[in-house]
Amino acid sequence: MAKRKTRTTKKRKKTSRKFSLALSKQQQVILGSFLFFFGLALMVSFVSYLFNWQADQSEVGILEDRELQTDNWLNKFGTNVGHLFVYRGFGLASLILGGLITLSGIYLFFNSSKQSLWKYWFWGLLMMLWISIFFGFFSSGSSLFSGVIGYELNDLLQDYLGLIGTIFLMTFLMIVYLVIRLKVTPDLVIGLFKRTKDQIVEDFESVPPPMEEVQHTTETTSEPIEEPIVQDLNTQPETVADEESEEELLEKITLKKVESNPEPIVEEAEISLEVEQAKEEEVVKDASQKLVEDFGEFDPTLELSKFRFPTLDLLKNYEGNAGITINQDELEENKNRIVNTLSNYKIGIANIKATVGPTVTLYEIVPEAGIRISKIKNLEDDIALSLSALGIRIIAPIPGRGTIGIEVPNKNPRIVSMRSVIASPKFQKAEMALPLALGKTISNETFVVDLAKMPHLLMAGATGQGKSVGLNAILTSLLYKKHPAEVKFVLVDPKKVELTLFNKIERHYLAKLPDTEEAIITDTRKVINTLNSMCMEMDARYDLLKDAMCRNIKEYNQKFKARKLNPNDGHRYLPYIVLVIDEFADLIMTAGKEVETPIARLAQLARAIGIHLIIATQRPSVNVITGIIKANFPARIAFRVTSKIDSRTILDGPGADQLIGRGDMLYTQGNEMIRLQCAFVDTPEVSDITEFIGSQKAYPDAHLLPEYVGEEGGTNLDISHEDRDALFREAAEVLVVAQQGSASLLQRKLKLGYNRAGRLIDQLEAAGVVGPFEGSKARQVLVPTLEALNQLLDNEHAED
Ligand SMILES: Nc1ncnc2c1ncn2[C@@H]1O[C@H](COP(=O)(O)OP(=O)(O)OP(=O)(O)O)[C@@H](O)[C@H]1O
Repeated sequence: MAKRKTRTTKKRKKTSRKFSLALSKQQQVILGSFLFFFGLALMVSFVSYLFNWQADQSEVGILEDRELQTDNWLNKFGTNVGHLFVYRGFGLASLILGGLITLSGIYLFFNSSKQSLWKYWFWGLLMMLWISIFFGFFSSGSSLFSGVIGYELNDLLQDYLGLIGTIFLMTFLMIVYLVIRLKVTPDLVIGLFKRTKDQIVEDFESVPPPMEEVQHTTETTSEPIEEPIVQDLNTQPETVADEESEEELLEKITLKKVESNPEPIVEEAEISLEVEQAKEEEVVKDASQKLVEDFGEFDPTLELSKFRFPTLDLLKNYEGNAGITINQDELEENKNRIVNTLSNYKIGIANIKATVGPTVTLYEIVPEAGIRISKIKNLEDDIALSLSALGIRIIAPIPGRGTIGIEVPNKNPRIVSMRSVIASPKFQKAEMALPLALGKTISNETFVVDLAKMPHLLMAGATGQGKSVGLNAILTSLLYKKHPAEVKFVLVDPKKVELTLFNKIERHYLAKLPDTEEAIITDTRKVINTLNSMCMEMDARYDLLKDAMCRNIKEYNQKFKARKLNPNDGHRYLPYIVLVIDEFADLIMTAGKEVETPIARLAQLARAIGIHLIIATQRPSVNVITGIIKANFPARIAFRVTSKIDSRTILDGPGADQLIGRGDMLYTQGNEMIRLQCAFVDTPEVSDITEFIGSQKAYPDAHLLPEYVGEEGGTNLDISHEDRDALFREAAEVLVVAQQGSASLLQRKLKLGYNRAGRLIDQLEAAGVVGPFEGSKARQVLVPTLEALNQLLDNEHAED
């Protein structure tokens, strides 16, 4: 049933889309107005023809005589179309045709749903036929009411069905029309009769009483309302006599009202008031239902309905991907070494089992009874030595399995291609808000998680260990699964090179601040503005949710799709927003609290309204990943890091320092730690995917975030000399000597805070000592030597 409904909705959408695609907006307006007036002209002609047809009969068909005037209000046009449609056509029912054409004009003009228009046409034409045949039934020759067609059709019917058969058929058709179109059912008819009966009784009640009784009636109404009802409920209607006294009559009427109401206990005498309330409720309920019936559910993807998701063949199939090649000798050798090493330390093994993954093999051992687990754990380095392999990790015990795991890297690690994870049924069938195909587990299962549930992700790893590839894998997963209307990315890339490829999909998937050229943010100041703007978006979304009485974005969007929220009240379909920050350490170093505060706010509050953060950093030190950030990022991915301390910072435990790099990673979402091999997606593949998407029809602009007007700390080029910092000259000298225009250098050398150093840099830029901001790189120093600097500053004074 539900399926059928969605199918019809889809079909409906298709037809209406086809219609509006065929005509441009202007064409629709012009054609709409033409049809409107043409339909009106027809109707005027037909009405006038009905009055003047006899007088104009001789003028029919004479078009070449310009002098000739007919009595029709639309002159020769009216006479001729009247003759054609009314006389020769459908008679009086031709007016319906004029009405339908006028209506089509109105629909086209206002670009309303074409679906209901088709319905009007279908039923209108049937009605026209029926009416003309109906009139044909009463006319003895061709008449003005039935038209020739109506008369002839009626004649034809009677030839085959006879008079009675024709009456039966016509009545049957009328019933079909009433039932389907007007939804008239026997219950409705009975209800209507009942209501009419009640109405008569009510009218009877409201008839002004004779003069001598007025006094009496006022007395009755001034009595408490409840009283007659209490009496009524005990009164038997049969006891009412023919000659009723006024009081008895009142009793009877009230009793009837109580009976006609389904509610057994009625507190008030005014029943019509209750009926009105019920009606009002129906209207509210119907409004959204009717909208859904007419237009179907709101479809956010409609604007880019032809959008095609990237195809699988854009991704490469890396060699050796066909299946895992298990090297039996290697397995045996490793097993023997593990057993020997352990037996050297007098640890007996009851059982050993190997699971071969893409990069590492997990040997699960069950030690003999009485062996302490910590003893095996302490042998990590010895086992690594005996296996002469890096990256041995001992998991003792494996949670939920009761065994001890030893992960040993394979000699020939296999690349997990993005293609294989995207093509996996697990990802394809994932019904998640933001599915991420991260890679494969040690047992070769595709690992898919929902970013919306994380709800924010922290990634860390030393340089060259696969962070950028990981970010690309995450973004690629979303591109393969989510329509541009459903998700938007805000990309921050201080390195300027990692995410540039995504520029191609700016108008499909990216979000940016108004009045900015590039959607991918590389400038620290812009990052601060964007983060604050996202906080504003978050607040605005919370207001919308509150207004709609929804707890999260999912409920809200469902309500919006069901057309229960009015766009005129500011409601809109809310896409998920994924904020990706590469090189977070760099940001924190340059902007500190200014970045940390909005990020912490977003991380704490944004989960319910569909804003999710992915933060990647090379340096997972505590001053970068502060306590407040860590607390709000329960999901973490660690690629290989260089020290145990770094591993602790990111994972709250060791392990990341024992990984083997090249996409080998640990994923945790609070408790369990899962070792994964990150899916590999190369730059050319990302380029192909973004090219594929970018070449399709896009939105007019990137998704715009709210405008944020921050305190302009950027390049304020007209800073007057008096306003310069006391340390201005000293700062200039430091930069000229070092030939490096960086704020952090000033911070260190002059022992300043970030803000003051930033202000100094701005002043130095205004004075022409350093060049403009260049992202993560230090600014260029424009003055080569100290002498040149002195000259420059002295010249300034001379000018003053
Ligand atoms: N999942 C993977 N599978 C196979 N090889 C990988 C994988 N991830 C990364 N590599 C290899 O490691 C190299 C470096 O990866 P990547 O550029 O992602 O490092 P990174 O951590 O981003 O470094 P940086 O922080 O300096 O940008 C890649 O060029 C690739 O050869």
